[in-house]
Amino acid sequence: MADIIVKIINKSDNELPAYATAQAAGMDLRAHLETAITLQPLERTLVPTGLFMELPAGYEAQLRPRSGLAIKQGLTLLNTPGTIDADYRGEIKIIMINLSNEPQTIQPGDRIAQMIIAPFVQAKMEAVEMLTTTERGSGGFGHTGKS
Ligand SMILES: O=c1ccn([C@H]2C[C@H](O)[C@@H](COP(=O)(O)OP(=O)(O)OP(=O)(O)O)O2)c(=O)[nH]1
Ligand SMILES: [Mg+2]
Repeated sequence: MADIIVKIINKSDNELPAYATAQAAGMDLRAHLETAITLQPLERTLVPTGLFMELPAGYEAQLRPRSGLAIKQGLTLLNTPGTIDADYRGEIKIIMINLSNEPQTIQPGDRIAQMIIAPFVQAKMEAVEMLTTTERGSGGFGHTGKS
């Protein structure tokens, strides 16, 4: 795999994000908190990470939920996948929501999300009067059936 360098400033006491296994797609991100926070059912909040990044041009970071938190506690990311732009220099923050029917607590240093670094393309938009015809046409949203 190519070496992709991401510059990072860590203003938290947490360790730098890292891949946990040889082929892990995501690096876990930890909550940068002084005290624990509790989310009531359906409550959402912005959780700081203490991380500031500079991605190479042509790359984005995607913030995604952790499946364990989702299944065990109903904690997930409201805007998943969150998008970190290559030109963003602010703190990375995570929009957590409690989709369970009980209060859920996030402790300082908890791994609350995972981050995937991915390439993207920027497209040019070309305004036209007509689009080409296809077999699908405008069929969608279950048009091809279930099986
Ligand atoms: O979960 C997220 C999503 C975004 N961001 C930061 C990085 C991103 O580059 C910037 C803008 O995100 P987005 O484009 O999703 O938000 P917006 O509501 O469109 O704001 P803006 O008008 O600033 O683009 O906010 C985060 O820290 N966490
Ligand atoms: Mg935006």
